[in-house]
Amino acid sequence: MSNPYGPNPGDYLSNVRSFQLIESTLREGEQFANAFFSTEKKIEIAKALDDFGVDYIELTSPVASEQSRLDCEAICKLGLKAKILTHIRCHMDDARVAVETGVDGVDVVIGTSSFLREYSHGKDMSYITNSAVEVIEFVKSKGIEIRFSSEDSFRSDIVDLLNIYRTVDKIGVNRVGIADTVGCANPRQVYELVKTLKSVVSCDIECHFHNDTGCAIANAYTALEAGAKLIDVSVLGIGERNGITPLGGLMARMIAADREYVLGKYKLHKLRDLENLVADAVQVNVPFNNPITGFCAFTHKAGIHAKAILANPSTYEILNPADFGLTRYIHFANRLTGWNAIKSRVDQLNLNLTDDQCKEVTAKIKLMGDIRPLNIDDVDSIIKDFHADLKPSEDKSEQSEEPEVKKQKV
Ligand SMILES: CC(=O)SCCNC(=O)CCNC(=O)[C@H](O)C(C)(C)COP(=O)(O)OP(=O)(O)OC[C@H]1O[C@@H](n2cnc3c(N)ncnc32)[C@H](O)[C@@H]1OP(=O)(O)O
Ligand SMILES: O=C(O)CCC(=O)C(=O)O
Ligand SMILES: [Zn+2]
Repeated sequence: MSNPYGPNPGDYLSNVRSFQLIESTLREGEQFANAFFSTEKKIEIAKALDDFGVDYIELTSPVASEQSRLDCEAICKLGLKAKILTHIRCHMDDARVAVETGVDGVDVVIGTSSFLREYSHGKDMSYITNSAVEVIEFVKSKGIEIRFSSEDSFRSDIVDLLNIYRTVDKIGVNRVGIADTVGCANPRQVYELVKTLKSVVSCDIECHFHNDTGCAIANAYTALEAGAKLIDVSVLGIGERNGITPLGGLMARMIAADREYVLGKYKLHKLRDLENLVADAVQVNVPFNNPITGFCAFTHKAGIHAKAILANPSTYEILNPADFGLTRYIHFANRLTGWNAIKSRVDQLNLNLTDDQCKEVTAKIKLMGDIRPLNIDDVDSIIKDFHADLKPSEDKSEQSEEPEVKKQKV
């Protein structure tokens, strides 16, 4: 049966089943307000990303600082499976430094929107195009991969964009990138732009989405549906302002679409450690509502949910926690609980209560839950007291099918 959450089989543009990741924790992520990565920390993160299985690791520009250049060289020497990229301005001064670092590829970017042309670098489209051609040909001449990206693509003139992408495609750029630098794009706009670009270039398309308006994961998925091949991510989404498409969130979206592909390619059981590593490094907590690893991502609370989850987890879970080395949890210590959840706790406590007795004790738990927040100990005490107070004739264990055995034990 085809997966209803995967790509439509007739969607011939889609790369949902063949996408790649450009992991930018060590570039975009370094632009996160709290980030300072020592060389040792960068190496630890790069190794963890490589072990997770990302396709590319993007590093801060080597012209940002002398230590950034040295770190770039050090990471290139690690011999990782992932290809190492560095990210530079569209300028020969940057390109000359980048190609000497030992990287496998260079990501070049320049703003094409009127905002950035006027207030950032001050160059017009013909100057930008000439610089792009010069930088691309130079990097290619060194036998290194080269990607050209327009910054602020969604606020750029579509004719300008298509013209420059067509030009760089013709001279053999490896990839072109679209960047939603200010997080303004919505999925329909993403679909339209990627699909249009796909009809103009023959090279791969990479996409970069900021999350200012909360669309970064949805935009990434839609870009893949429209034919983009590569998505920029960072661990926990860290980056400028509130960041970009998060690695874990995108994994959640993609595993729902194509479990086999994602499980075959990425070590998802390493995600939690990877996120904790980066969270510690930049001194934040993993958000409570983080996809997959948020503390309650697989916790079920309301009685209606708990009953169905106990019968079949697919009732209220689109993701299987076991795929990420995690477990689900039924939160029964609260007034929204139901007798099915409490019966499951009774069983865990190895007590025997009839269904009616479970319903009775559930009512007591709810009464207490109306007065104050409960914890597991509270509920266990209510259950145990209830059980202890049963008259022998009411105690289900006294009426069990094996009275002989019980008598012998006594
Ligand atoms: C959207 C993004 O995230 S793009 C990536 C952002 N990454 C970074 O900025 C990396 C860290 N940056 C740095 O270390 C510094 O900004 C440097 C080393 C790159 C440049 O530093 P400075 O020379 O002091 O310039 P400053 O940062 O003040 O201004 C940016 C300069 O780059 C130019 N510029 C900006 N974008 C581009 C571009 N894509 N291509 C070419 N030149 C550009 C600007 O015109 C400006 O040059 P100017 O000083 O001649 O006016
Ligand atoms: O190089 C790119 O494609 C993206 C650069 C960037 O970080 C952005 O535009 O937000
Ligand atoms: Zn960015």
